Amino acid sequence: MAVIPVELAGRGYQVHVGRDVIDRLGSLAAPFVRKSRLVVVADTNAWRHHGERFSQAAHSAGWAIALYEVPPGEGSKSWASLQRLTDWLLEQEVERGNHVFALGGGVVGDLTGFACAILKRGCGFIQIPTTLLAQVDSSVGGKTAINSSTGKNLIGAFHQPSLVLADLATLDTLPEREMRSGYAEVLKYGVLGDRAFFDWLQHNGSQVLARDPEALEYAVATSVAAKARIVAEDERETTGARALLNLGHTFGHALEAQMGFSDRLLHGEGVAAGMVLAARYSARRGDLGDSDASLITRAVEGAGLPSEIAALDMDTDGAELVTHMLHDKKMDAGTLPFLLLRSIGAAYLAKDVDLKDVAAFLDEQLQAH
Ligand SMILES: NC(=O)c1ccc[n+]([C@@H]2O[C@H](COP(=O)([O-])OP(=O)(O)OC[C@H]3O[C@@H](n4cnc5c(N)ncnc54)[C@H](O)[C@@H]3O)[C@@H](O)[C@H]2O)c1
Ligand SMILES: O=C(O)C(=O)C[C@@H](O)[C@H](O)[C@H](O)COP(=O)(O)O
Ligand SMILES: [Zn+2]
Repeated sequence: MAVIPVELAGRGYQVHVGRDVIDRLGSLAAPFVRKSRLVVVADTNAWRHHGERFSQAAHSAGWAIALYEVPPGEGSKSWASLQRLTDWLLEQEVERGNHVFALGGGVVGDLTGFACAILKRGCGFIQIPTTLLAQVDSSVGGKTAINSSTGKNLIGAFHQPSLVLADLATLDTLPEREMRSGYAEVLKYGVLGDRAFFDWLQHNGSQVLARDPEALEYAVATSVAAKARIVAEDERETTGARALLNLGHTFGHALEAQMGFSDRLLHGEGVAAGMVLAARYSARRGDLGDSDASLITRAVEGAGLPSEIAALDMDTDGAELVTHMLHDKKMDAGTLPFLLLRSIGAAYLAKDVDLKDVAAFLDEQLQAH
């Protein structure tokens, strides 16, 4: 069991990681519960598998549950879902001092977090992440959003949760492909800033994917600690420190957009392919050694994640992918900073990248096999 603090002045909170965290809901959530009925927003699949355990823990603490189920899939991060959810939260008479519980993956966390950011100008929320991706990344740090037809996470707010309960037992029911998708964000922490963790993953990654309890807890706790450190340094992504968490995402979000934000390419899969592209582009500029770029590619492939965009069966070219990137939130005075690498464990924000050159590079990658 691990408890990781996210240190933010006046808005700090704890992330609890372990196999029995939901069972301890009564004691962990008590400081945040003001009414005897919990308002819970849950992913349909997560609730089917883990709703009973959550309900039992709530009932033992003397709390009833008002439940709203969100259909699985990226499509739920939409205006229509947000409207339905906020209407329902208002019907439940959620007050600003109340906490809404978000149980599910990054989709439910991002949607519910955003609803809570705007409901009555801001109410509290508690994250109960049930995917590997949500446990290591999306439940921590307060980025909340829905997608727009223009691109990923373009409508949103920074709104921190008050508590994160990452119960590793919920991952027992997670499909393999979703485990691998979450693993991409785990690998990201090694690649962007922690060579020792990258090396550990080289040796233990398969154990993490196989849900070995010890390896899984170490990987989740290490990832959360890395994210907590970066978020505490640069909560609103203004100094460049937090932008490092976007490694692989400028490319990845463009790939996701091209695939129509569908299950043809999960978020983590886009990030994995995007990290390989960031590494290869860094090598092409002479910033990163070819051997490090190959190691990253092999780590991605070894985890069963996509490394070659030529194999993604996309009918596109570099110029079209770059057009998606123009909506990236990092755009600044018409230029797009890119997360590139000097070595494994040393990412940096490059502000001199020519988008025409990126388009040419992507054309090469789309043709390579
Ligand atoms: N806010 C952030 O900082 C941040 C960080 C990373 C990713 N994200 C966002 O997170 C989203 C992706 O999140 P995700 O990968 O968790 O996807 P997701 O929320 O779509 O969940 C993946 C799938 O797993 C199912 N599921 C969830 N928990 C389960 C369980 N315990 N057992 C069985 N099935 C379960 C869901 O029904 C869904 O089908 C993307 O929209 C991405 O943009 C946000
Ligand atoms: O927390 C962050 O900061 C991240 O960038 C984490 C990413 O993994 C996540 O996908 C995030 O939602 C992307 O941020 P965005 O600002 O590019 O939408
Ligand atoms: Zn991500």
